[in-house]
This record gives sequence, C-alpha cells and structure tokens, in this order.
Amino acid sequence: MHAVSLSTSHPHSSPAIARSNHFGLYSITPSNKPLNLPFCGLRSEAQGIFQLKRSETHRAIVSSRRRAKKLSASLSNNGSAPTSFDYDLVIIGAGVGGHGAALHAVEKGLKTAIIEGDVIGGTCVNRGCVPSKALLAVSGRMRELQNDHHLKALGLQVSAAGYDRQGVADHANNLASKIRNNLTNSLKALGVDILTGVGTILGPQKVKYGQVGFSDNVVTAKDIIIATGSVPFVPKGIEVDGKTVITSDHALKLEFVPEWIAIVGSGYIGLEFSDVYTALGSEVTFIEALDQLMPGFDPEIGKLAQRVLIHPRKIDFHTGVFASKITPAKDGKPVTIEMIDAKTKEPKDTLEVDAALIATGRAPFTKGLGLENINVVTQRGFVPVDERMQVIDADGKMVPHLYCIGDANGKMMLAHAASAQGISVVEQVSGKDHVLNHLSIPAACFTHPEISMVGLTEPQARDKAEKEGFEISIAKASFKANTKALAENEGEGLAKLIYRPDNGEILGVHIFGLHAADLIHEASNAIALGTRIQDIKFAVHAHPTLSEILDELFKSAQVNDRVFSSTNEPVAV
Ligand SMILES: Cc1cc2nc3c(=O)[nH]c(=O)nc-3n(C[C@H](O)[C@H](O)[C@H](O)COP(=O)(O)OP(=O)(O)OC[C@H]3O[C@@H](n4cnc5c(N)ncnc54)[C@H](O)[C@@H]3O)c2cc1C
Ligand SMILES: NC(=O)c1ccc[n+]([C@@H]2O[C@H](COP(=O)([O-])OP(=O)(O)OC[C@H]3O[C@@H](n4cnc5c(N)ncnc54)[C@H](O)[C@@H]3O)[C@@H](O)[C@H]2O)c1
Repeated sequence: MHAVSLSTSHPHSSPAIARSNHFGLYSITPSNKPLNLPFCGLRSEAQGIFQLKRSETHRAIVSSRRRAKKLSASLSNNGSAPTSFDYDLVIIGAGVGGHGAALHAVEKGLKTAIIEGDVIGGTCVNRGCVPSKALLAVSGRMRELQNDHHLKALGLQVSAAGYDRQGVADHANNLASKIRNNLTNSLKALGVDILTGVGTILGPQKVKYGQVGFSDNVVTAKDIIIATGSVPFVPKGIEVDGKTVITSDHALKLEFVPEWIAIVGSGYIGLEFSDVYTALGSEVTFIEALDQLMPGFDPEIGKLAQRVLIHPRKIDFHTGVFASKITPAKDGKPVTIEMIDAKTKEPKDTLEVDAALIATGRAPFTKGLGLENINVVTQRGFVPVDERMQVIDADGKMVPHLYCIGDANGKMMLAHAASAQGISVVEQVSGKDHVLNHLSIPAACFTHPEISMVGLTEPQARDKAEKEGFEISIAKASFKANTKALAENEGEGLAKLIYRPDNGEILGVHIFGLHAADLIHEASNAIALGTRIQDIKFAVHAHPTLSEILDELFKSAQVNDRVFSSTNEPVAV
C-alpha cells in the first residue's frame, strides 16, 4: 500500500504532490514513503492519481496549520522524538550551505524551512567571498593600469590610475546586497519558509527559534541540518578594535587604506587582502607562524606564487613567528605587534604599524545551538560528523536525522563545499545514499594571478603513495607555451598534474596563472567522475584558449602503455 501525504501551503513541499497544473487543481501522486507530516490529515491509503479542488485544499491548509500550531504548543517533553512533523527538513543557518541545501530540498519536494538569526547569505555573501571578490576585481584592474611595462608591451598608454576609496567600498557593499536579495528571493519564490531568530536544538527532531529570551517558537522536522558557519578566529593576546586592528569582517568595508598594514596569517584571507591593499597603495608585512608563507599550498606552486605575488610587491614578511600581543593604535601611538618565536616562544621583534589584519583562520559558530540537549560534544567547536555529514554524539553514535554541513563541521571551509555537502545530505534524506568526494572539490585564491587546486599536494600524494605502495608521476605545463596567455602578455604561470602512471588516476592538479580559478574545473570534474588521463587526453579544446594548458598537461602525462578494462583496471591481453 502507498501512503499519500498532503501539504499544500508549499506547492513544492512533498514528493507526493505534483506542481499545480493548468486547471487550478493539485494532482497528488502516490509516494512509496510516508512523510509523517502533521499536515497529513488528508493522507489517503489508496493507490493511483488523486485530484483535489483548490477550495478543499485551502480548507486542508487552514486546518492543518491549526493542528501544527497546537502540536508545537503542546511539545513539552524535549527529550522524546515527535511522531509527526511540521516540516520534512529544517535548516539552521541561511548561509550558502543552508541555501544550497534548501534549494535542492525543494527540488526533491521536501517541505522546507530555514532558520536565520542574522541576515540571509551568511559569511560568503555578506562578509566573505562576495565582497572580497568585488575588492579583488578593483585591485586586478588597478594593478593592470599601474603596470607600465605590461601596458607598453600591449602598445597601450594610460595616464596615472587612481581610485575613490568610498566608491570601491560601495562596489563591494552593493554587490553583497544584490546577491543577498537574490538569495532571499530565490528562497521565497520556491516556497521555503524563512523563520527569523536564533535556532536551538531542543531534542531529537525539535528546534526552537526566535529572539533569544523573547519569543520561542518550536518546530519539528523529520530531518535537521545544522549550517551555522563560522566567525573570524582571533588568537589570545590580540585586541581587535575594529578600526586599526581588524578582521576580514571589518576589512571588507574598506573604511580606510592604511599606509602600512601587518597581515597576521598568510592563508587565503591574508593573500587576497595583500593583493587588494598593495594595489591600493599600502605596504604589507606578513606575520606567519609556520616556516614559510602560504603553507597550505603545494610547495612548488607556493614558491612560484611567492616569486610573483610577494617579492616584486611592497611586501615583506616574518615567518616562524606568532603575533603574541597586538595593541590597537591609541592616543597618537601606532598599532604595536609583539612577536615570539613559534617554536621556542622566545620574544622576537616588535613592530609598529598603522593597522593589523588578523587572518589566522576561522572558528566554528556552534555556541547556543543546544547540542548538549542531544548529547553532542563539539571538537574545538566543530560539530563532529561522519562522511555523510551525519552528526556523531559523545558516545561515538550517529544522531538520527541530524546533519551538519559547511564551516561548522570544519571539513573544508569553502562556500561551494558547504553547498555541496547540503545537496549531498538532501539526497540522503530523500532516500538516495550519497557520499561527497572532498578530494574532487576545487579551491582557489583570487590573487592576481590566481592560484587554484584540487586533490592532493605533491607531499600528500607522495605520502599516500608510500603508504599504499604505488608510484606517482608529475606532469607540468607552462603558461609561456600557451598562445592565449601570451596574447594577453600573461605568460607567468604553471599547471602541475600529480597522477598514478600505472592506471592514469588523477591525484591532484595545481595551477598558478591567469584565470586559474576557472581552469581548475576540468580537473575537478575529471576527479569527481573518475575520468582517467588515458581518456581525458583525447578531449578536444578550442584554440586559442587558456584551457589548452590543461590539454597540454594531460597529453604530456605518461600513463603506462597497458590495456585498461572499463573499470580502468589493467587487464591481461
Ligand atoms: C573574507 C572571506 C573570503 C572568502 N572567500 C571565499 C571564496 O572566494 N570562495 C569560497 O569558496 N569560500 C570563501 N570564503 C569561505 C566561505 O565564506 C565559507 O566557507 C562559507 O560562507 C561557509 O558557509 P556556511 O553556510 O557553512 O556558513 P555561513 O556562510 O557562515 O552561514 C552561517 C549562517 O548561519 C547563521 N547562524 C549561525 N548560528 C545560528 C543559529 N543558532 N540560528 C540561526 N542562524 C544561525 C549565521 O547568521 C549565518 O548567516 C571566504 C571567507 C571569508 C571570511
Ligand atoms: N578564495 C577562497 O576560497 C577563500 C578566501 C578567503 C577565505 N577562505 C576560507 O576562509 C578560511 C579562513 O581563511 P584564513 O586565511 O583566515 O585561514 P587559513 O587557515 O587559510 O590561514 C591562516 C594562516 O594563519 C597562520 N597563523 C595562525 N595563527 C597565527 C598566529 N598567531 N600568528 C601568525 N600566524 C598565524 C597559519 O599558519 C595559516 O598560514 C579558510 O579556511 C579558507 O578556506 C577561502
């Protein structure tokens, strides 16, 4: 027997309900899976296609909403799981992770609500990817207009380039507003309920939301996704005043362009802001705890990037040191930075600068989520999850119907990773098992030129090869040999492929050069789909394009001359 469930307040809400048809009727098709919604008063056990007039549907909505209200109000025992639900899916946090999950949930016919305690779009849209890329778009153009050598080579003459700080800041702010509106409108248009306030888990499948200490509304959901993201991490001893000692949250507003700024941390944020500040005329000093700059990147690519992005610019650096104490500028005194040796903890230098940007990583935002109500203990603030993003409790057991995606689980702090994890969870709660291959998720640093990567770095690949007993090979292609790059007078760049010569598996690809962030997707898609070098090397690329760099890379790889089966395992002939 098939159960049919109905919830018509959301036209896309249940897999059992087809879209509203031309005749103003809702057609209801049987589902194999009972949905257990509280709106299921009209649940029918019969099989076949059902049709219901709109007036009847309206009555059903009103009475089911009343029932839902009663149900929520009557929830007193937080520890026990409810047996019927207000929603199929409730997502806590409307950043890019939550948004991506909500959109996919609607596509899958799930009745979905998203709880947001601040503004829609989260870090990426309001304080991250979006405004930072607007600033980087300006820095890229400034850099080009200031590069006489480059312009002369193209036969161009431009009089001195300048900028209006407020105009640049407005560009970043306006872009964030535009994208935030787009995101909000897309949720509304698809019928996702936006519930305003801080979400707290009360018990299994139960969440309260509202202004803390004021209104508490309770909703129940068959499945819950935590997508509460992260905030800047500020190490002990550093005093952030938001004016002269700042995090990326403040820097993105571009309230001033300091003459000399120290950037603590040379990861993604540090590098991207060094690109912005130096293009706008600042001098930059990096303070990096590890022994080299850009420690997270493939070392060879990092070295080349350093030669282009650091050495020729007004940037100096201190590596192997911690910024142990930073005091904001006050009473005419500059910002003071005390540094200690990262290993010995002995005092090193003291710097006096106009401003300091703290770019030392991000901390998960999981406080107040009520994880203690479901026996979950965070690890350094991160919510522990398995490979399917299912939350793991303090006893190492999976918490049923609870998932955590995005920065809050710490697996990969990238916008598209958060969204991909959300989509993966929705696939699972819709009945299809799905495990996201994180090694196929690309990353990019949007400096000029850009750095991009997917999969393993060379040291990681060598380590894996040694443990698992296989060989690795490296292939490289230079931007200097690419017609399009040379036409743009942008020959500085390298693409690097790390692969298994025995079976053609792609282990990692790293690119430094013009539009590297766009170029990486051929490699990341190949890894995601399991495409091997012996196949992708026959793919055809338009000429003259930068994509021919990857063509060159795959063609220059030497995969052992053996016959491969359809599963790409070598077969005897
Ligand atoms: C300066 C900067 C630049 C970046 N650039 C890039 C880039 O170019 N590319 C890239 O891929 N990544 C970039 N990132 C990283 C990217 O922004 C994050 O990985 C991404 O935003 C994580 O998404 P999320 O949905 O997990 O969390 P978030 O975007 O942080 O969203 C979480 C949301 O949850 C809400 N929330 C938290 N707790 C609660 C609660 N209890 N109840 C209700 N709501 C709650 C928050 O208000 C927030 O809106 C950048 C980050 C920064 C800081
Ligand atoms: N283009 C992008 O995709 C992009 C851009 C910006 C941010 N992000 C994401 O945001 C997250 C945060 O970025 P981030 O640059 O802050 O972190 P990060 O982890 O990339 O780099 C932090 C750096 O700070 C150093 N550090 C830490 N503590 C220090 C101390 N006390 N003194 C000196 N150095 C110290 C670390 O060694 C590291 O090199 C990243 O995980 C990244 O994924 C992505």
